[in-house]
This record gives sequence, structure tokens and C-alpha cells, in this order.
Amino acid sequence: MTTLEEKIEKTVQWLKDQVKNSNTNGLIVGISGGIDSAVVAFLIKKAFPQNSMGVIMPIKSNPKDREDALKVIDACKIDYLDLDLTDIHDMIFNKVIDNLKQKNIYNENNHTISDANLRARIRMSTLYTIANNLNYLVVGTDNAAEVYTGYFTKYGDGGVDILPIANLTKREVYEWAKILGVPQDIINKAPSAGLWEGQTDEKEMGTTYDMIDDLLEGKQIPQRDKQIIQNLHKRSEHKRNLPPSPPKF
Ligand SMILES: Nc1ncnc2c1ncn2[C@@H]1O[C@H](COP(=O)(O)OP(=O)(O)OC[C@H]2O[C@@H]([n+]3cccc(C(=O)O)c3)[C@H](O)[C@@H]2O)[C@@H](O)[C@H]1O
Ligand SMILES: Nc1ncnc2c1ncn2[C@@H]1O[C@H](COP(=O)(O)OP(=O)(O)OP(=O)(O)O)[C@@H](O)[C@H]1O
Ligand SMILES: [Mg+2]
Repeated sequence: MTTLEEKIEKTVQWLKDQVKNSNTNGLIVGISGGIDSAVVAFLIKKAFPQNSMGVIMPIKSNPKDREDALKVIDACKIDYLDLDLTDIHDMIFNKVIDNLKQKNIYNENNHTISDANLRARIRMSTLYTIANNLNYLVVGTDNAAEVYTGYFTKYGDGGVDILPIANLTKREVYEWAKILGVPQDIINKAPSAGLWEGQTDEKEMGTTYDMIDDLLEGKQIPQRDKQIIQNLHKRSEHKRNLPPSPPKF
């Protein structure tokens, strides 16, 4: 059986291969202060000690998230940029909302989700601006549970070049985090997209990562959770595929 250390080593080698095969020079990731990006930051720093970059991008975020991101950076010693994008988000969001209101088509019910997903897409654009300049690949942080449920913003945090931990359940992310040396504070935090005050992944999804992981491992779970997870999976099918186009007429 392959040990966890061997799996990590193989993933680091895979990252090196991705850069080599794409004729790029290194890897970049957004560091949020959460566990998924912490694990990815440790992995890319191992693969490219001199050519890896982490980017902290607060957008009206809880200052604690930035402090946690700095703890990750301090622990894995990755090079980093610290870019507050709040003003940029305000500018785009307010301009759009004002114009929708003027036309009387603004939908208040969707205010929070459009604000939240714009945050993820501004971060994506920022990462690609840096990646273009340094000739780096943008590394995503989605794990198997997030991919299966579609719990990411299409073309936001989902808009990336490679996904090194997409086969890991959330449980496995925790196991890898311990071995890699991710600080305990980060391991202990409740998973959150941090897109609005008090948001946690499990509250929003209405089920738990344990349930999603169990389902992915083929274990029996309560019917209620199974239904929620299968519904999330079905509704997000479009996020895992290329945009559909009509046949040639
Ligand atoms: N059937 C279909 N075929 C093709 N496209 C379809 C479609 N249905 C919707 N769409 C398009 O997709 C859009 C909806 O998808 P999307 O914009 O992603 O928005 P949506 O899935 O509604 O929201 C993103 C979810 O991901 C969560 N999230 C986001 C970012 C980070 C994290 C995290 O864990 O850190 C979590 C967030 O909290 C929220 O629950 C629609 O506006 C429409 O443009
Ligand atoms: N404030 C931020 N600064 C930089 N990157 C961010 C920020 N917020 C989110 N991101 C990026 O979006 C990704 C998706 O967030 P997600 O919450 O799924 O991961 P996480 O925060 O690393 O882990 P967890 O799911 O445990 O909260 C992050 O991994 C990170 O790459
Ligand atoms: Mg998070």
C-alpha cells in the first residue's frame, strides 16, 4: 500500500511534471487561511521552492482570515503577495447593481450570491494577471467533496489550470495537512468560503463533509443527506463540463 508520505511525494512530482509539460516556470495559489489552500501552498512550495507564489486577497474579509493566511505563509515559507481587493469589488458590484436598479430589473433575493461569486471571480482574474506575468500555472484547491457537490464558483475559484487535491476527500485533506505541517489553528477551523459574514460550508450545503466523504467512499448514509448531496451534484453538472454548443445546423 502507498503511504501518505509517498502519495504526497507523487503529487509533488506530478506538479513538477505539469509545469514542465506546459513550458511554464512555476505555480501560484490564492491563500485564504483555510485548510485546502494551506495544503496546496505546502505542496507547490515543495515542488518549486524558488518558483511558487501565494496570494492573500481580502475582499471585505474577516481580518482573522488574513492573519491565518500569514500563519500558513510563515509555516511553509512560500513567497507571497498581499492584495486587498475590496475597492475593486465595490467598484464593479456597485456599478452593476446601480444600473440594474435604474432599469427596474434588480432582484434583491440574489444580492448576496452575486456579491459572493464576484469576489471569487475577481480573485481568479487577479491570479491570472500574476500568472500571465510570471508564466506560472494557476493552482486550484478543490477537493473531491467540493468537485462532486459543485461547491465552488464557476470561473471563480473553479477557474484554474490544475487541481492537485481534487481526488482527496475532505478527511484526506486533514490527514495530509497534519503530515505537511499545516498549523493546528488552521486545521481546527470550520471550513468556510468566507463569502459572507458567518458563512460555513456545512451550514450552507445542509449536510456535512463526513457525509459527503462517506458517500464518495461508497458507505451508507442517511437518505436525507444522500438526497441533498445528489441534488447538489445534479444541479452543478454544468460546472464540471465544457460550455455546451449546438450541433452544426
Ligand atoms: N444548467 C446550466 N447550464 C449551464 N450553465 C448554468 C446552468 N445552470 C446555471 N448555470 C450558470 O451558472 C451560474 C451559477 O453558478 P455559480 O456562478 O458558480 O453560482 P452558484 O453555484 O449559485 O454559487 C456558488 C456556490 O459555491 C459556493 N462557493 C463559492 C466559492 C468558494 C467556495 C468555497 O468553498 O470556498 C464555495 C458558494 O458559497 C455558493 O454556494 C448561473 O448564474 C448561470 O450562469
Ligand atoms: N481571502 C482570500 N485570499 C486568497 N485566496 C482566497 C481567499 N478566499 C478564498 N480564496 C481562494 O479560494 C479557494 C476556495 O476557498 P475554500 O474555502 O474552498 O478553501 P480553503 O479556504 O482553503 O479551505 P476551507 O474549505 O477549509 O475553508 C481558496 O482555497 C483560495 O485559493
Ligand atoms: Mg475557506
